[in-house]
Amino acid sequence: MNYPFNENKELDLIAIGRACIDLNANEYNQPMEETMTFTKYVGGSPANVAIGSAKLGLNVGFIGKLADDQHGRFIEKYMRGVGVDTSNMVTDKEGHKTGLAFTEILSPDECSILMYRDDVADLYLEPSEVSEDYIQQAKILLVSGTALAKSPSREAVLKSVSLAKKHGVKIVFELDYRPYTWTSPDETAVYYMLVAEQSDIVIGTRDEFDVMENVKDGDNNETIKNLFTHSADLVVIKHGVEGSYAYAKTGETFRAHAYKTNVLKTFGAGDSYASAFLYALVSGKDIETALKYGSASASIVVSKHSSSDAMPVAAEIEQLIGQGEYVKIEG
Ligand SMILES: Nc1ncnc2c1ncn2[C@@H]1O[C@H](COP(=O)(O)OP(=O)(O)OP(=O)(O)O)[C@@H](O)[C@H]1O
Ligand SMILES: O=C(O)C[C@@H](O)[C@H](O)C(=O)CO
Repeated sequence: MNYPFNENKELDLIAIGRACIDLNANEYNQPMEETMTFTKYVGGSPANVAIGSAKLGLNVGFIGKLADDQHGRFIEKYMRGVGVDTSNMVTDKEGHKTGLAFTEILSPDECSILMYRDDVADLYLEPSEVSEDYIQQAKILLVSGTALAKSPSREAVLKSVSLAKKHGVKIVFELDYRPYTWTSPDETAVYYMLVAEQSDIVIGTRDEFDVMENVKDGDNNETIKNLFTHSADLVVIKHGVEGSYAYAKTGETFRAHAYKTNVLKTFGAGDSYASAFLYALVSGKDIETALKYGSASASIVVSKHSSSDAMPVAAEIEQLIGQGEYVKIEG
């Protein structure tokens, strides 16, 4: 089953939200207290997805706000270098800083992220900085949940969503829940639901859907039952190494397994998954194949040091799919 896009649009995907810096620990398997050196990469979930999709060959743009400093310039140059159109990335003029994410790799499955996100430039994106002319050129608007955490970024995103609806741009909502950006579960759920109800495709982990629904141990069937009464016609729910499901409004369910790999760290999985899944959908592959692309891309990125720079090209993904070695889950 294929997913329909408006083929008359020039850009495949525009992502909106944060473009930041990741500082990934060079020393593995030790706590951050002991870590002495870090490698700098571009980070921030929507920036990672944009970079991943651009590396796969999609025509990608980005809407966001960068700090007027060395980090902001590094991010813009890197993204432009991999082919992302940065013409709608604006520069903050009020002294706000770039968000930083320090990562800790305690073991391949025990990773954490220490975020510095007070007063970050990305959350100061103004609605007036979102261009209708730009949004209407895209097949997909990719919205990251974190951009809803504070005003004025929240209103900028809500404006982009209504413009996307007006111009037949498919809205893909990546829940991308980062607890430290939000102050209350009720507030989070309100804004997540507001955007999810208007989105065509919603992607998240089971835990993130629980945050959106403000429930504990939610159920995939309940989630899709509710979302399918609104705009959504495709819902992707990820269950970490146990794989992922895509539920189509037409009633079909597809499952993908995680591909076996030499895991270095867990973060970056979700962003690489989204970029390759969307690449495959836009390229006309069916939903089941697109899930495989997402899974394979994630398994490549968790075996590498960064989230953005490690994004694979299509041949690497296709090779892994061809090998067909899945992670076996007990029970
Ligand atoms: N250990 C692993 N080995 C191989 N593939 C994995 C592993 N962990 C996750 N994946 C793949 O990555 C996909 C997304 O992972 P997950 O559900 O953890 O997303 P996420 O929490 O959004 O990721 P992130 O940690 O980047 O926020 C999974 O559906 C699976 O295909
Ligand atoms: O999303 C962030 O702000 C941090 C990311 O760049 C980081 O690499 C990660 O968590 C990816 O899942």
